[in-house]
Amino acid sequence: MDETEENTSIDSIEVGPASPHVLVTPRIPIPVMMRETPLSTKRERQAITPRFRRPAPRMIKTVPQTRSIWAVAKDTTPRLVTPHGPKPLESPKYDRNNSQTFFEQVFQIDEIIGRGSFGEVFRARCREDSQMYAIKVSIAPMRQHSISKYREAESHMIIPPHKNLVKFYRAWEETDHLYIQTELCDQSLQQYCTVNHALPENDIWNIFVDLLEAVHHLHTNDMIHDDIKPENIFLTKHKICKLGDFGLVINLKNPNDVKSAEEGDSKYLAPEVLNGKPTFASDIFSLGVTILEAATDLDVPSSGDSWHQIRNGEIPERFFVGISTDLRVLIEQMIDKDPKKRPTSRVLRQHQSIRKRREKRSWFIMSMDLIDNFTSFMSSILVWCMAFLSVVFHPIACFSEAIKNRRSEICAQFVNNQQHTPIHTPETSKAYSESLTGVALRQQATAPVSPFDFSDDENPPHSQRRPLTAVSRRLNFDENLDDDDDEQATCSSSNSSAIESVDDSISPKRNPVIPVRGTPKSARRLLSSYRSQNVPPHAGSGDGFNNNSLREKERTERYLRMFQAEKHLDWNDHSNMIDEAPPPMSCPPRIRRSVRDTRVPTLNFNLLDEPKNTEENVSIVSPKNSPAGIRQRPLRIGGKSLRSRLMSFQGSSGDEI
Ligand SMILES: Nc1ncnc2c1ncn2[C@@H]1O[C@H](COP(=O)(O)OP(=O)(O)OP(=O)(O)O)[C@@H](O)[C@H]1O
Ligand SMILES: [Mg+2]
Repeated sequence: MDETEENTSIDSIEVGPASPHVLVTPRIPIPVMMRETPLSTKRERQAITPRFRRPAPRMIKTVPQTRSIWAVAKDTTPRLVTPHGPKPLESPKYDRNNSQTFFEQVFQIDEIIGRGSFGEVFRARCREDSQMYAIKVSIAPMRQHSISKYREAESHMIIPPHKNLVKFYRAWEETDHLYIQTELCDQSLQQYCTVNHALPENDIWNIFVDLLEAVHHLHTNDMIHDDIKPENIFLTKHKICKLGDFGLVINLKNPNDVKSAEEGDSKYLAPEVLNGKPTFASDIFSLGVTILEAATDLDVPSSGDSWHQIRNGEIPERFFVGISTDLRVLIEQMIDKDPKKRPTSRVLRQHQSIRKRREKRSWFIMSMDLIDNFTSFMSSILVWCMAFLSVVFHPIACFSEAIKNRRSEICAQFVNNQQHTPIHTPETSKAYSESLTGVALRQQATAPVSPFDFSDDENPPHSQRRPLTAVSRRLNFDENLDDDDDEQATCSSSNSSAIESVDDSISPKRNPVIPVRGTPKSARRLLSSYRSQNVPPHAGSGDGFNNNSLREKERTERYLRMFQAEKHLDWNDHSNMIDEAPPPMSCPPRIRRSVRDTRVPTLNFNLLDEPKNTEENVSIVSPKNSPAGIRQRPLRIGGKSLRSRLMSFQGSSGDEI
């Protein structure tokens, strides 16, 4: 039959011939577009619904409660919830005089991980043991004399711990809010199913077995969960399922609980609960719908025809494609409309498909627990070992550090006592030579201090350096100085300009200071500052030419004196050490010039092999003979290269030649 026709026949009232006088207004058929949507999977729903929808605004109370206005001196101290009534809550991390709450003081709050109708759930690290926990905080302030105010906390405390129930640690009340500290899980089953949709059958069986164990544990302890649904089922990092949220748990031994029993989520609600009280069977129904949703990715309706359709067992065949008969039969039995026909948790546990998996699962959970415990035990041992090692080695480290410091102090003293060769710059050279001749001492009083410090890493720090005597002169930053005889034009610092420091009295033809391009900025600045001080060109040089000639003479003498001393020096006898600083330059110009002009004998390695052949082996080369010229003639003796012979003779690399 056509769908429209069927609808028309259902919605219109047939007026029979037996009552022709009764006037009944015929009902208008419901258009197709307004009819209840058929059952669909969550994936299909997601495809047709917009992804981002603005959430409904939360209700905000604009008027404070009358009770809170008149409340006088409310007790705001935190109180631990125990089965025997509230007790003061203590913690080494909690300070009563601090204005922050117990939760803020004792926990390091990470983020909100979930929100429910009862409260917000935070992930937080406890400062007492550095472990992560889930802390559920009630949103609305609790009514002082409400019977069910501690219901969830009390349920947690009454139910004996089980591996498939969320572990409870403690609950406390502070400023009319209830805080419940539980084990932190990875995610809820709802979150897991939303991401993965229809799960593989093996995973479904594992979830089923875990939840059945949890429900059986509750039922054997005369407890009804009353709110079994994917949002209240949590997965650990090993994908072990744990049942949580005991907000609606009914303790059958407590008449108050039975009296105040509430309905759970309508999506998972057994039909008989609409007109009655929750039972064990209603828990089995909710578990059946949860497993059905996880296995088929069914978008479970909360009301309407499709809600009844599920309760009537009219689930389209397409949802069970790829699901084993065993699983399907069990699901269908669990969501039977008649609660008496539903299997109990005990019967379900004895089902062959579940029995064989139960044992495997409990081994898996046990092994994972063992691994977790072992890992945390090892990590705590590691921490203790580290602490022990740090206690043992800290004094040793301090001692060695002290020795190191002492050694460097001694070295620093030794270095301070040493005479340092000034850096070979024109400035320092002149200053050094002047210090030897005593000219600088006389200049010191009148002349400004040389602003240049061409220090580099090889030289001691400025404070330790022998003070450069005040040298006042005109500075020339001309980089094009070409007088290689004049050693003062050579600057040791690579980034500094050559400084013309030759006294005007020696080379009067030299130009006064002209800064050229390429002069460092800092140098130019200093130059201008010198200019502004109006330093006269000869300021400080006093003796002029006479001094220079004296210096030159002195240096030459000194160089020769040291040369002689070195010749007769016994290097092993330290008393013979020359107690005299070397001249600042390697060689005074006069000696250097004389050396350049002479003919210096150079080594001919043929001597090593053929000492008799003196004519060939000793050759005198003039300084103009380039070394390249010598190398152009390959020396071969007896078919073997000189290089290889020398290498074998010297026992070293041929590069040393
Ligand atoms: N122990 C936990 N580990 C990880 N996440 C959790 C934990 N407890 C709660 N959550 C998260 O917080 C959400 C709400 O928690 P819970 O169901 O306990 O609050 P509720 O207010 O009682 O919710 P409702 O009454 O609506 O079911 C859960 O869906 C879950 O995402
Ligand atoms: Mg919940």
